[in-house]
Amino acid sequence: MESVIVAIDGPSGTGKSSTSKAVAAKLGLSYLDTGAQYRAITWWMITNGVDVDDADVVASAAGKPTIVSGTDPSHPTITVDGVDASGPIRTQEVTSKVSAVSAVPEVRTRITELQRSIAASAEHGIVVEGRDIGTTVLPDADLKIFLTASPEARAARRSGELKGADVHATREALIKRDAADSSRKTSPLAKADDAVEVDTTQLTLQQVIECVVTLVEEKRAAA
Ligand SMILES: Nc1ncnc2c1ncn2[C@@H]1O[C@H](COP(=O)(O)OP(=O)(O)OP(=O)(O)O)[C@@H](O)[C@H]1O
Ligand SMILES: Nc1ccn([C@H]2C[C@H](O)[C@@H](COP(=O)(O)O)O2)c(=O)n1
Repeated sequence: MESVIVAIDGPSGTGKSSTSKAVAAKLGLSYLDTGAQYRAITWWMITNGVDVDDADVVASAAGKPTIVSGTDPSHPTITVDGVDASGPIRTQEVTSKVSAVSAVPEVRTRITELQRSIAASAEHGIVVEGRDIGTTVLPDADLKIFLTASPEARAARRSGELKGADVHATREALIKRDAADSSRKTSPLAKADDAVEVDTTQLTLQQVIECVVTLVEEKRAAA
């Protein structure tokens, strides 16, 4: 198999970004963080005064920003209208509003087209991570992985990252965002029927990376 397309989906904090970047770097593949794209369009809506709870207004603005993703796994980038958005998209305000914006069908259509065109132009293949990659964006991906972990493990990981944030509040926020992402009508967070589920609760990040690398190598060997 010359080029390989790997879809990695799962709830928040299961290790999708860390795993996807490391696997892509190790195998010489491109890397795409689709959550960053939904965050970028949400940041644009906020900075342009769009009421993110008004789905009609969000829908009519969905085509306006130009979002560009850099796919080098050792230096992923994201710009909105030429401005580096990698910092602003990680704020608490964006995190709290991204589920509402990403539930709007016009937003999903726009971002899905962008994701498919990036995947199609990745010369050596790509690891694409998100919530609906295996089910909707790239249903013909060569390998689909669905990462899971207990809410407690995910909250502990995130609190560590946020330097002492309250674990209970972090857990509640994760659960709330997952519920919104799983219950939206258009391409909700879901495991594809043909995805391999990997529960990372008891695994180190290194073990998860090795597991996914092995699965990719097995696919390549069988092709
Ligand atoms: N198996 C693991 N064991 C311990 N910590 C982990 C593991 N996997 C990831 N982490 C850590 O958990 C945190 C969240 O990981 P990461 O950002 O990769 O998750 P994610 O699924 O991409 O989250 P989100 O969907 O919210 O962007 C990071 O600090 C990462 O280093
Ligand atoms: N394929 C995707 C990726 C992400 N989203 C939405 C839902 C998430 O809550 C949000 C932020 O993603 P994160 O940066 O936490 O991975 O973006 C989606 O709907 N579909």
